[in-house]
Order: sequence, then structure tokens, then C-alpha cells
Amino acid sequence: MSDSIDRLYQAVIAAKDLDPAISRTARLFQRGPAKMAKKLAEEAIEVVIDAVAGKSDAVVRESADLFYNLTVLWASAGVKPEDVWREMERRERLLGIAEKLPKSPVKLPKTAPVPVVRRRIVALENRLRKR
Ligand SMILES: N=c1c2ncn([C@@H]3O[C@H](COP(=O)(O)OP(=O)(O)OP(=O)(O)O)[C@@H](O)[C@H]3O)c2ncn1[C@@H]1O[C@H](COP(=O)(O)O)[C@@H](O)[C@H]1O
Repeated sequence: MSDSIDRLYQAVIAAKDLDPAISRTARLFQRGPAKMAKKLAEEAIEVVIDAVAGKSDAVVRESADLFYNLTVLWASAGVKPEDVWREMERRERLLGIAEKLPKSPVKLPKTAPVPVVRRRIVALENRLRKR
């Protein structure tokens, strides 16, 4: 999937300085981040509506529109896809570590200094399951 988004991002970068009369991307860059954000939000809502309605084909189409508008906003904000992939890999490693944390707090001998109470890292799926 990331290859497709990387290619889309390159296409968006290549299109942003084209004639706005023929390129939607150039038109979005001409109108600026607020318009880009509005389009992205609209697409996100369209994905939600179609998903709730059980229209999976429409979810596919609207998700492609969502990814397009997201890459446009990334480009405008100076974000590259690899920045996002790096953050996702960091979280994967972090959650991976969380998986290895003992489920119950570690029993420390009385003489040990009182540990700084940190928010226990709970794996994402556990958090979702508790909702
Ligand atoms: N991947 C996309 C892409 N996905 C979706 N869209 C556009 O986004 C629209 C979907 O948003 P909407 O549903 O809001 O469509 P709309 O209602 O007609 O739009 P508005 O009237 O609301 O502005 C589609 O109709 C497409 O025109 C895209 N436009 C361009 N790309 C790619 O971006 C690159 C640059 O293309 P140009 O912008 O055409 O130069 C190319 O590689 C294209 O393939």
C-alpha cells in the first residue's frame, strides 16, 4: 500500500504547479490548506457514511479519494509519506514492547524507592476491547 501512496504523492508533487484549469491538484494548491482540509474532511465523512450504510464498494472509492486528498494536504504541509511510515514503525515497535510488559505491576521490594507512576502502555487492541 505504501508504494501506491508514495507514487500518488509524487504525482501530486508533479501536478501542484500545473494549470489549475486542467489540474485538480493545482487548483487545490491555488486555493490553499483550508480548502484541502475541507476536501479531506468531506472525504472522511463520505467514507464513514458509506461504511455505516454497508456500501463497501463506495467505501473503496471514497477511501481512494481520502488518500488523494490526504497526500495533497501532506504535500502542502511539507509532510512526506516516509515521515508517516517512520512514525507508524515507531508505534509498532512501541506497541510491540507494550505486548512484552508484565500485565500486573512488577512487585518491588519494600526497600526500593517508590517508582514514578507511569501510565501503563496498553496495546491498542486492549484499549479498543475495553470500550
Ligand atoms: N488520485 C487522484 C484523485 N483521486 C480523487 N481525485 C479527484 O477528487 C474527486 C473526488 O472528490 P469529490 O467527491 O469532492 O469530487 P467532486 O465533488 O467532483 O469535487 P468538488 O466539486 O467537491 O471539488 C474526484 O472526482 C477526482 O477528480 C483525484 N484527482 C487526482 N488524482 C491523482 O492526482 C494526480 C494529479 O492529477 P490532477 O490533479 O488531475 O493533475 C494524478 O496522478 C491523479 O491520478
